[in-house]
Amino acid sequence: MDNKTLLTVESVYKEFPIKGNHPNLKVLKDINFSVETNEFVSIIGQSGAGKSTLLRSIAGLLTPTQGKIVFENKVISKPDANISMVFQHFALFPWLTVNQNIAFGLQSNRDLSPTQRDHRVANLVKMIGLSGYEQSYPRELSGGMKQRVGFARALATEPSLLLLDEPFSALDVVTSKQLANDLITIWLDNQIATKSIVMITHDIQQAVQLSDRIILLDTDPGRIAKIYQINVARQDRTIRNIIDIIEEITNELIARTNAYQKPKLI
Ligand SMILES: Nc1ncnc2c1ncn2[C@@H]1O[C@H](COP(=O)(O)OP(=O)(O)OP(=O)(O)O)[C@@H](O)[C@H]1O
Repeated sequence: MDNKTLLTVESVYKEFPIKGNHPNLKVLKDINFSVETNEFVSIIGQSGAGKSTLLRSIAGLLTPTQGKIVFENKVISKPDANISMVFQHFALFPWLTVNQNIAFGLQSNRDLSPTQRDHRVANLVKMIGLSGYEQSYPRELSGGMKQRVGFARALATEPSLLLLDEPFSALDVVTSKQLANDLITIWLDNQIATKSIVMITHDIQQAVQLSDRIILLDTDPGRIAKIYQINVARQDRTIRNIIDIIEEITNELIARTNAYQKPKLI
């Protein structure tokens, strides 16, 4: 496996201004980590820890107040064509069909002829399990199928980095598991160009089952508390085999959440 670094987050701080005469809201503090080629990294942490802010910064949708994010040896300053994002609530265009939604991001790609574009969309439809739904509209699809379109659309531009913002949390347990399995299979089989994946999730079991590493963020301001390397081979990650890791991470998260919520005495 090629272990070249694809992404580095270097001393990133993020503050948001608050209206009125208030100090800025400090959301991220001194975040440092890297993502290697062929790595799946999950980010967990309690609500408000700054996970989405971090992911949106990596996507080039937010600019760090301090520090920098380097992707494929370039500092991220705006959305990059080689980074795609999948959202929790699908974010599909309701007036476009499945095929049109998937093709949407390809319209500005002048290197692709219409035939090549149709071919790429058809391949994705097949790969992601949408065959037969090409001409359907989002309103005619189940949540799981809508998210399959979300994944196909994100993958259409052949991004080397895929960012997932709680992509399975709006789905039932079985659908979520099936979709996650399908994603991991096509990624590990190199059926897609995506080299690495960064996912935000609240589902610790799923994070342990899918990830190479899990970053636990502390809150107020969001900072890295711990990084867990998951050393069990992916094919062996039955619940029985990973229950101790799930328990360890869950307890750590609960302890940190309790500490954060304890009333301050002064
Ligand atoms: N554009 C913004 N302007 C001002 N404050 C913001 C902005 N975006 C996020 N915040 C604040 O930053 C903090 C972190 O938000 P963020 O959505 O990154 O957390 P999160 O860990 O993803 O939370 P959740 O798990 O609930 O989605 C919150 O207090 C939020 O209100």
